[in-house]
Amino acid sequence: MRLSELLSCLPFYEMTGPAFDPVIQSISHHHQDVNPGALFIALKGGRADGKDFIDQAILNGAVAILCDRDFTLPIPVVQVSNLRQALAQITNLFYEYPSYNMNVIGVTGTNGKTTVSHMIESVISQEGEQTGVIGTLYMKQGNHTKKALNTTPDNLLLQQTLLDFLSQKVTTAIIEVSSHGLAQGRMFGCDVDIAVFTNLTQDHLDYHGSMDHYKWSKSLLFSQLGHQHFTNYPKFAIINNDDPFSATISQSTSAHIISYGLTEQSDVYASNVHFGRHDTSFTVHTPIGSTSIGIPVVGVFNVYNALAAISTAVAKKISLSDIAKGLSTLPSVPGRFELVEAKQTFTVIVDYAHTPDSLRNVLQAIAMMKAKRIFVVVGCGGDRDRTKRPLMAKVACDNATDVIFTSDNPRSESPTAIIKDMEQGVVGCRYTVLPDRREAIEFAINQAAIDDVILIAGKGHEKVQIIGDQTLPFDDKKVAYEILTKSNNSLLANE
Ligand SMILES: CC(=O)N[C@H]1[C@@H](OP(=O)(O)OP(=O)(O)OC[C@H]2O[C@@H](n3ccc(=O)[nH]c3=O)[C@H](O)[C@@H]2O)O[C@H](CO)[C@@H](O)[C@@H]1O[C@H](C)C(=O)N[C@@H](C)C(=O)N[C@H](CCC(=O)O)C(=O)O
Ligand SMILES: Nc1ncnc2c1ncn2[C@@H]1O[C@H](COP(=O)(O)OP(=O)(O)OP(=O)(O)O)[C@@H](O)[C@H]1O
Ligand SMILES: N[C@H](CCC[C@H](N)C(=O)O)C(=O)O
Ligand SMILES: [Mg+2]
Repeated sequence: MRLSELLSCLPFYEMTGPAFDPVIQSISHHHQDVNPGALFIALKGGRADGKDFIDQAILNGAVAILCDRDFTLPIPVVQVSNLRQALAQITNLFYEYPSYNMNVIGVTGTNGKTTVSHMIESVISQEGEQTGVIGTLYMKQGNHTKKALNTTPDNLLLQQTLLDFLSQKVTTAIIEVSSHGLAQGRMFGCDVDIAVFTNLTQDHLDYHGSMDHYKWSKSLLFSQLGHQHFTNYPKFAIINNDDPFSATISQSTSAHIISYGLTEQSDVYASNVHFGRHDTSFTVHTPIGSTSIGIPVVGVFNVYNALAAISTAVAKKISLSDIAKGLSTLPSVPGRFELVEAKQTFTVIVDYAHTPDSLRNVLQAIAMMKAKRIFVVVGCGGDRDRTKRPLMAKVACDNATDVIFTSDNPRSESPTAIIKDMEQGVVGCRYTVLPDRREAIEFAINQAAIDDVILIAGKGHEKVQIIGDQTLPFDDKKVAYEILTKSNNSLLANE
C-alpha cells in the first residue's frame, strides 16, 4: 500500500521531506522491529522517546516516519497532532479492520479478568466457535500460545494479533483490557462488541495517581462501545450490579446493558449457592430461563466470575445447556487457586491474588474449607502501588492464622523496604518476615500439619522473580513441590 493511500484515513496531517510516495510494507514503533519498507511511528513513552531511534529505524530500512513533531529527514515525515489516534486509524486500515470482522469481547475490572476470559472461552467453544484469547497469560488461539509483555497489547500488536486470529478462522476474540491499556489508547480503533465489567477496588495508584483516574480509565471500555445498535454484532455492556462503580459505568454507555449479581435486582442472578471443597453449584436465572450450574472452582468471587461469563453468553444467544456444559468443563486456569499435590497431609494453594480485594476474597474462600490453621505467604510488587502494601498486610493478618511476609517481584526497590511498608498496616498481629521467597515457602511447609492450608499468594502463573535488574527463574508451584517432596523423602528416610 502506498503511503498516500494509508494517509487517506487521516483528516489532517502535514508532510515534510522528499516528495515521493513510498510503498509501505509494514508498520512499527520499535526500531528493532523495523524492516525495509516500514513506516516508523515515533512515539514518546514514559521511559524512551521514539524520536531518538529514528536514525536507527532509517538504517534498518524505514521509508517514512509518522510523528507528532517537526523533523527534517531524508525520508517523508508525516506530522499529526494526535499520534496515538492516528496510529490506531492507520494500523486499522493497513490490516483491513480485523476487529470489525469478528465478534470482540473486552473484559475489564480490577480482579477476575483472566478467569472470566477463560470461562467465556469455555462456554463459547461449546457451540463450536473458534476463539482467540488475549490477556495476562498469553495470546492464544486453539492450542497455540504466544507470550506477550503486556496484558493488553499495544495497538499495533493488538491489530496484528486480531488479523492473525482471522486467518485462523477465529470468529470471537476475548481481550483482557487493563486500565493501563485503556489510558494509553491501546484499544483505540478496536471495535469491541461486548464489554464486561468484573469489579473495581484499589490497585495501580502508582500509575493512575487517584481512584478517580483509575475509574475513568475503566469506564472508557464502555463509552468506546459506540452507538451502533444495528451491526452484525450487537453491542452489550455486561455489568456487576453489586459493585458500587456499576452506576457510573451504566451511565457511560449507550449499549444494551445486562446486569448480574446475587440478588433478583439483576438481569442475571444466582440463587441456592452451595460451596463444596473443590467446586460450587448454584441456580442461575436469566432473561432466557433458569438452569443449574456447577463450576469446578470455589469462592463467592468465582460465582461472580461465572455470572459475568453467563451474561456474556446470554448476549451471544448461547443456549443455557451449552452455558452449563461450558462452565462445568472449565479447564483450570494456571496460577489461579492451583493445588500443589505431593501426597502431603495439608493443602497447598498457589494463587495470583496481588491486590487487597483479591487476597481477601481468596482467603475467605479458604476459610470455607474449615482448615485448622491458614498460612499465608505474601509479598507486594516493587515499582507498583505502594499504598496497597499495608492494606494487603492487614488483609493477611485479618484472615489467616499464620502470616509470613516475603518478597513478590521487588524490581528496583529494596525487599526489606517493601516489607516495612506492609508492616505499617498491621498492629497486634504476629507474623514472620522472610524476604527470601523460597525460605518463606519452606518455613510455611515445615510448620504446617494435617488439615492446614497454605496460600502462596501474588505470583500465580509467573515463572520468574524480578529482583533489581535480574530476572531469575522462580515458579511458586515448582518451588513448593520441590520442598514438599524433599520433606516427604526425609520423613520416609527417618521412618
Ligand atoms: C508504564 C507502561 O504501561 N508502559 C507501557 C508503554 O511504554 P512506554 O510508553 O513507556 O514506552 P517506552 O518504553 O517509553 O518507549 C517509547 C517508544 O520508543 C520505542 N523504543 C523504545 C526503546 C528502544 O530501544 N527503541 C524504540 O524504538 C518504543 O517502541 C515506544 O514506541 O507502552 C508499551 C507499549 O504499549 C508497554 O509495553 C509498556 O508497558 C510496560 C512494559 C509495563 O510494565 N506496563 C504495565 C504497568 C502494564 O501496562 N500493565 C497492564 C496490566 C496491569 C494489570 O491490570 O494488572 C498491562 O496491560 O500489561
Ligand atoms: N471476581 C473476583 N473478585 C475478586 N478477586 C478475584 C476475582 N476473580 C479472581 N480473583 C482473585 O484475583 C486473582 C487474579 O485473578 P485474575 O487473574 O482472573 O484477575 P485479573 O483481573 O486478570 O488480574 P491482572 O490485573 O493481574 O491481570 C485470582 O488469583 C483470585 O485470587
Ligand atoms: N499486572 C500486575 C501484575 C502484578 C503481579 C505481582 N506479582 C507483582 O509483580 O506485583 C502488575 O504489573 O502490576
Ligand atoms: Mg489478568
